[in-house]
Amino acid sequence: MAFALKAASTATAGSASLAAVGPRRGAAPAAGRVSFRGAAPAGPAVAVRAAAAAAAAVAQDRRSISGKFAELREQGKTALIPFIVAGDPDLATTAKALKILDACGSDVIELGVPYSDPLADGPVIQASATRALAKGTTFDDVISMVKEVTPELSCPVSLFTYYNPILKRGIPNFMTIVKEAGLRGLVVPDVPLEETEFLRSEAAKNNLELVLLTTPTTPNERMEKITQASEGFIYLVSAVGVTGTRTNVSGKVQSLLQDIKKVTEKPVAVGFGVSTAEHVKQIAGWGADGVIVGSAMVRLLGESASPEEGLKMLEELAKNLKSALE
Ligand SMILES: O=P(O)(O)OC[C@@H](O)[C@@H](O)c1c[nH]c2ccccc12
Repeated sequence: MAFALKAASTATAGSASLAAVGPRRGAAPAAGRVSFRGAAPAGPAVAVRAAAAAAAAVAQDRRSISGKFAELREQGKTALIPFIVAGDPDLATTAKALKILDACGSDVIELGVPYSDPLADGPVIQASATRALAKGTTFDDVISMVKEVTPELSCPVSLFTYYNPILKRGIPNFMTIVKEAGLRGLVVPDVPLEETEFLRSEAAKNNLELVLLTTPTTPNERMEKITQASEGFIYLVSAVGVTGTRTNVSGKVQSLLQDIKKVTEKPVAVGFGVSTAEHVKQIAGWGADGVIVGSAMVRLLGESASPEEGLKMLEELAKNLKSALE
């Protein structure tokens, strides 16, 4: 059964929720999962201050994700943030897709690491990850490709991965690898808020911004904690459930944006179900700082008759959505 995206805060012992589905402290490792005994003990105040200083330095860097949002805010523009899965249909095509999306004016790109257990993904992205893995795409292959491509891009790229691949490599080591590949951010949809402190401080040491997600059913108190902890931008998930294009964007997004903007100045980008020029115009009109488009892009790339056809369709969609945000 596709994993339903639920409010992070309603997770209770035994219930799975997107942002709390990561291993609980002391939880026995589920088959294939690396058990995680909880974040490192809270560092001394000086470590917290150092992480905050590092995060502030990143925000000043115009090539960072926050730097990009600062630039767009000055221009009164909304960010276009495509998501694609690395290795589908193949890594060479992913490299070309990154360059095309950058050239079409994408402001940030989310690059997904194909994963065998994509709990929060709908059928399009699940099928894409399956194809990429069937081709033998490994995390190391993705990193090697990214290292080649990022120097040629003008927009920052954020790696999108589930939590287990990070735990398998060890958080500090993982962050070093990601930084050395020229990536600027990280989105980890299934890391529980309670385990993000160590992740965030290690990310900050590597000039990486850790983006957190809030959902339509996340109570205000928890949403406020998520907005305080999130860096780069805040990912507002527009709909409960899994990723996948929807006919309409929920009108609730407008009030959710207002609620978030009451408690933070940080940029908010909306994702889930977004696929048309009308959708992005509507979301931008509600005051979002960015729109994230995944499944619609992934489907074009992975399900077209050939990689060349997929790249052509991807370019058309990206240009269409970008012009809708101009
Ligand atoms: O596919 P959609 O409906 O356009 O939604 C964006 C989504 O693909 C991307 O941000 C994403 C891919 N996998 C995820 C898992 C959880 C949250 C978000 C995601």
